[in-house]
Amino acid sequence: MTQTPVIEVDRLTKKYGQFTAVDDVSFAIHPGEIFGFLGPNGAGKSTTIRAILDLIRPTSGACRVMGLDSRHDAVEIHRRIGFLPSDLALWPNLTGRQTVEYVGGLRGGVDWTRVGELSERLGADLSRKVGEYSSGNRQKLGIVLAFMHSPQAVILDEPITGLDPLVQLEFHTLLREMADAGGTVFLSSHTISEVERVADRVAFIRRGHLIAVEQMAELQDKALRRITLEFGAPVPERAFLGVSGVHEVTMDGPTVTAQYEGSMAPLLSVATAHDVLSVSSASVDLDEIFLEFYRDEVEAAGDDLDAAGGRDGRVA
Ligand SMILES: Nc1ncnc2c1ncn2[C@@H]1O[C@H](COP(=O)(O)OP(=O)(O)OP(=O)(O)O)[C@@H](O)[C@H]1O
Repeated sequence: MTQTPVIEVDRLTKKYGQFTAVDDVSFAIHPGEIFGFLGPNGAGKSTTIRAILDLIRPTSGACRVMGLDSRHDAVEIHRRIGFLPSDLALWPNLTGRQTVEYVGGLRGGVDWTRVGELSERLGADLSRKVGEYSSGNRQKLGIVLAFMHSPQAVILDEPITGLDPLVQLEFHTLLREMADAGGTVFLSSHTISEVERVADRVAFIRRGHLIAVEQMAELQDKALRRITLEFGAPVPERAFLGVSGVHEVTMDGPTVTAQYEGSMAPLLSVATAHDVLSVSSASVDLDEIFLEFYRDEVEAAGDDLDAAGGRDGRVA
């Protein structure tokens, strides 16, 4: 028996006048998954989320959440899920606690034990007025609001904005716990390192088009790795020509660096024919993986590769 997807986007298109913000996008997210939705600014991530939540009407296509139609069953969908928008609007004169009471009251009651547990884990101070909050504190309150009714699914739009690294870590632990318990996380982000850290599967969206949906583990398996070899003396460059899986060999005196994929054995058998002193290898970051996998698409789009996968771990 095939399981009903928790979130299903089916040939979604959203046009604003002549401009197509989301173009024929389809994907399905299953129970227990953390699904990363990665793309540059303006790619169409928030537009897709708004359609899933019936905050905008699609030009064509449909979205479903837990088998419910986004357009017809929006109230029930909002009751069942947790949502953290990228542009969280709060009431500046209410304290965090009053905000929780108000939003919880609309949903039907507040589980204060859960709220206390979430606030403590994130270090959220609910006693102060929201208008006095730092941006990180506002985000923490947004997370409490999204998780406080223990929903089966959460939709999170750029959730770690403004959070310090330790809080990010705790938040990602919370997501993993939720997925391990069978819950579902839809995580929209333009931060590659965040998606790499937590997602089980990742969809890459660019200019309204879904470019790829990949299992994170497979993506990392396919990743290129970088190797550095130190020799007792410089080695002729031709020694590494045509070695299976080896790319981008650079020589600096007796130091050779290269990228390789698959087994390291062919490279090592060449290296050991010379006076090799040390070998070190490291995985290439996900941003480089994306550049390798999507080089064709990015080049076809006429973009600068650095702009598509900046060193700061963001896609521009
Ligand atoms: N109401 C609107 N009217 C016209 N264009 C819009 C509207 N809302 C969004 N767009 C455009 O649609 C495109 C997709 O926007 P969207 O907010 O979905 O991007 P995003 O991937 O969430 O980006 P970001 O990471 O910057 O939030 C952008 O080019 C944006 O300018």
